Amino acid sequence: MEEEQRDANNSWDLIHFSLLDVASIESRSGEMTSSHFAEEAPVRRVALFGGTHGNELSGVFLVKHWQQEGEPEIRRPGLQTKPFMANPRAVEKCCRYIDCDLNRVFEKENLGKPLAENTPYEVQRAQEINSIFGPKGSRDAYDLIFDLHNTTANMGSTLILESSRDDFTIQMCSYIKGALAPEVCPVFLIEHPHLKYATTRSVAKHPVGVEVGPQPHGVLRADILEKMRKIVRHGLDFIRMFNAGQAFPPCTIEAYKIVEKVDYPRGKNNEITALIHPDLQDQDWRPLHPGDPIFLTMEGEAILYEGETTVYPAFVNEAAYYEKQQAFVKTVKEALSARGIRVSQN
Ligand SMILES: CC(=O)N[C@@H](CC(=O)O)C(=O)O
Ligand SMILES: [Zn+2]
Repeated sequence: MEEEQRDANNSWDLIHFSLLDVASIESRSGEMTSSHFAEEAPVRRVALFGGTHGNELSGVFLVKHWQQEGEPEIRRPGLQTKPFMANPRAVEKCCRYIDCDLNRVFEKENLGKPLAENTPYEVQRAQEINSIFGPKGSRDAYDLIFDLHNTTANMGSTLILESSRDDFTIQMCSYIKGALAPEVCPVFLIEHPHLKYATTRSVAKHPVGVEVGPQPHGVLRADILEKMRKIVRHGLDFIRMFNAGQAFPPCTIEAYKIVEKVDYPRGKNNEITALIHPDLQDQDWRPLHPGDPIFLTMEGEAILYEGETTVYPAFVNEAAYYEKQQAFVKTVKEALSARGIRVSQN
């Protein structure tokens, strides 16, 4: 099955090769140099966030490990790498959050709000994080944040991007995907006019989410932790090579872009009246066709997907999303192209 999916990915890349040509021709007239590489500032300050959600234990465990002095695994020449526990109070209690979801409160408005007695703990913490790693949107902000998450869904190693126009992170994802092959590493794009949320990592110039599953919250699995660890190591390698002057030619990757959140069927008192259908369970990133079953009622009746186009579900049966009234998200495949990049010399 994985073999098939890879072949499909390859032919898909070929189809979109013409797109890539167009991108590099267009960019000749822009700010590109004569050899078509956009020059970008070096990426010197990188943070590794764990425990943004206190019960997602791979990131919590890795950050604790890396915080031991002089950890060579995350050290790279010319790079300052800071492991950081984003929500220590939630980590202590092994829960997602104390008052509200930290990974939803990084709107500029929250970050500038005067603190009051009833300010939620996570909003206070967001302001601290913003002052250490931001300010969000400013020149002083950290260059890049890897934010480490786990999901109960069968999403494998997933990278989460917030912008389709960030050449550096698209190039990095392309590198990580190549380094992990033949294992697949889907890229999930949360860019959307109203479904995008204000993440912890968004204080950095280049925000990168790392989402690995399936793993129950509050549980550590060695296989899942190892997948997360590999992504971080390859990501840091990419940054080191970029800073050292390596040029990366234009690239196009396949991404899954969020298009809609789907809630469970609910009754009069808002209670859930159907479960994720067994045919959909664990099928993240697999095509969901019109007419396929998505839910199963207690009477054994299947509820079908009534859309008109094929979509690719993700976060199927994510435990943390029951309270967000979300059974899964629908995504569509999209080509993400980046210009060639190399580090600016001055
Ligand atoms: C299961 C989970 O926590 N997922 C993350 C996804 C992300 O970091 O964008 C969240 O909802 O914040
Ligand atoms: Zn999380």
